[in-house]
Amino acid sequence: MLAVAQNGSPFVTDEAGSERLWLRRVVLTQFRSYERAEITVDERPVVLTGVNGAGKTNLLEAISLMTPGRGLRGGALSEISRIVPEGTLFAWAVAAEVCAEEEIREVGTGRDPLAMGTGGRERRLIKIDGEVCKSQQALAEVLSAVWLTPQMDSLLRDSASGRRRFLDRLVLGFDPEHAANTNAYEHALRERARLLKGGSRDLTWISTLEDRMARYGIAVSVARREITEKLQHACAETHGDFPVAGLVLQGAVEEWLEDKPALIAEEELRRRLYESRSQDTITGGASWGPHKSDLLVHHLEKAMPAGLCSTGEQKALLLSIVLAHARLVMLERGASPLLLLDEVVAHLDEKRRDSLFEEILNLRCQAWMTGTDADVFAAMGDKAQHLSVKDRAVFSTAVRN
Ligand SMILES: Nc1ncnc2c1ncn2[C@@H]1O[C@H](COP(=O)(O)OP(=O)(O)OP(=O)(O)O)[C@@H](O)[C@H]1O
Repeated sequence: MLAVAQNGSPFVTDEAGSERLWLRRVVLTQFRSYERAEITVDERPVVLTGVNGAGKTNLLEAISLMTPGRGLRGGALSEISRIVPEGTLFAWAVAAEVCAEEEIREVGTGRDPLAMGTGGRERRLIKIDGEVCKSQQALAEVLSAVWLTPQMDSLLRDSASGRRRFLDRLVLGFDPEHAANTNAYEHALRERARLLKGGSRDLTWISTLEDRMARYGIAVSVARREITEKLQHACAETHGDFPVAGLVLQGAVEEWLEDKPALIAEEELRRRLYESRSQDTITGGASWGPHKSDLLVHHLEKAMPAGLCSTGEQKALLLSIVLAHARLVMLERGASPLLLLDEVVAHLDEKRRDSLFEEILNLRCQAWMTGTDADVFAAMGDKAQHLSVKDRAVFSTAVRN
């Protein structure tokens, strides 16, 4: 079991003052295309290559589920269970050994078999060091991971909700409580909307929900604002061949927080929610709150909104933000998060690809990268471990230099 350092961080510092957070072993059971797969790796970056449909993204998804939330595909728990011709018969599970220097923690998660097929709500079970955990927040205290997938290619030009989710994942790298705060806020928002829509006269309960929305909502905004500001500074220090991203969190709540203390902003949100009950009854949702905010991203050098940049430039901007975040987490918490980079290299020209590899090696982070062409990763040589995914199994491959 891992010793917790004095500052509350789960990371342990070695004599040289450097730290690493990495997975040593990952076991998948009845997980999407895998009946069972076991991967043992060391702390170096991991390259997974294989043909389309081999199961590379499934592996990254399994790792992403070791953190709070619904993983990098955001799918339902039931859809993850391996589909066999007879139907979906099994509960899926993922287990991993998480290392921070000499310390190892055992993390496991999966679909609760007792809640399967009962018509009730699907449940996810979480175990850390053999103990069942009640909330997903416990995962954030052990492991931090950030991902980029091909589905996120349009993140910078699509709706604000994807960018908020992306920002929330970045905040989690610093503040494990953020997951609980966003969940509590969204839960209160949904419940209030349901009561208003149903014409409920339970005004006390509606007020209680608005009070929760105000408290958790402001906590969410404060954390998002703080990390956006820090990230903005970290982005200015962008290394290598990546563009510098400009970041601004925009929304009414953020404007209040600009010149008001959090308690006053909380009061303001509570009042606005109360006053917008009639309107929210008609429109659904809530007219005010951090779910209305947006993370605006600019390509600073081109002075252009990211949404208007080319596909490759948008990808480079996202990578630049993710790498700045990893540098910041390393500085503040002592070790970089895991980076799960699904097919990101394919979009990069050779210079940017080399910059990415260099940055990953400098960060000493365990980046998990996928691709169909092993040669693209040859430049990493034996500084990375190269695995091939084939026939629903994972094999070591010879290092190509
Ligand atoms: N619940 C499930 N049960 C069984 N198989 C599944 C399930 N969900 C997805 N699959 C299958 O898993 C396979 C591997 O998918 P995955 O996305 O990991 O491939 P990949 O190696 O990343 O491919 P690509 O290079 O095309 O992105 C797909 O053929 C898909 O149909």
